[in-house]
Amino acid sequence: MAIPTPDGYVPSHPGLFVVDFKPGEYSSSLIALKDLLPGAEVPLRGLTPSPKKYSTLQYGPGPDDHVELNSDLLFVNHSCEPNVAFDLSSSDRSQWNLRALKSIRAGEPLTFFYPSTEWQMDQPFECRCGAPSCIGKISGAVALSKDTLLQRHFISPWVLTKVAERDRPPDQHADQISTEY
Ligand SMILES: C[S@@+](CC[C@H](N)C(=O)[O-])C[C@H]1O[C@@H](n2cnc3c(N)ncnc32)[C@H](O)[C@@H]1O
Repeated sequence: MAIPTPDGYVPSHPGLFVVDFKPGEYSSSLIALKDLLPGAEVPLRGLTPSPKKYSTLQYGPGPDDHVELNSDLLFVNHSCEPNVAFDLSSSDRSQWNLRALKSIRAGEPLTFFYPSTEWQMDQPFECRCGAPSCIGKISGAVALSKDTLLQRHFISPWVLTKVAERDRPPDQHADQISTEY
């Protein structure tokens, strides 16, 4: 799907979300059009496999585990204090969803914590979310401590598994356990 632009814009989620197009590269955002309660879910439909890009979501640890959203959800910006999560953790893809992590009022921008799905991002950036707990550079979960990740309400389970592998002392790595006695 072509990236939506203001010309002839047709919302992918009419009545629910709208893109707030702003001039300047990567300056646009996605705005809620109605109040959402914590736990409200929006199913993710129309995803397609893709190489890793600034616009893709990662759903697993593999090099090919990336999908394009193909919708206005592409415009959900990052925040270090996010109000939604992209939950692509189910083995049943029909269960993949965007979920409200807190109450969201109509008119608020939707934000998610990018390292909750991205291990090593294609396009790192300096965060401008302005949250008190802002962590600055956003380059993926690979660069963050387990504690920093766990403060964000939702982190993909496979990300936490990779963090545990990364943080395991070298003498406990399975490939280094000797079978000789
Ligand atoms: C998937 S796009 C999100 C929509 C984007 N704002 C746009 O207009 O196309 C991701 C890009 O948006 C920008 N972005 C998202 N959240 C940001 C944040 N908190 N601070 C700075 N830039 C951000 C970065 O350039 C990032 O690579």
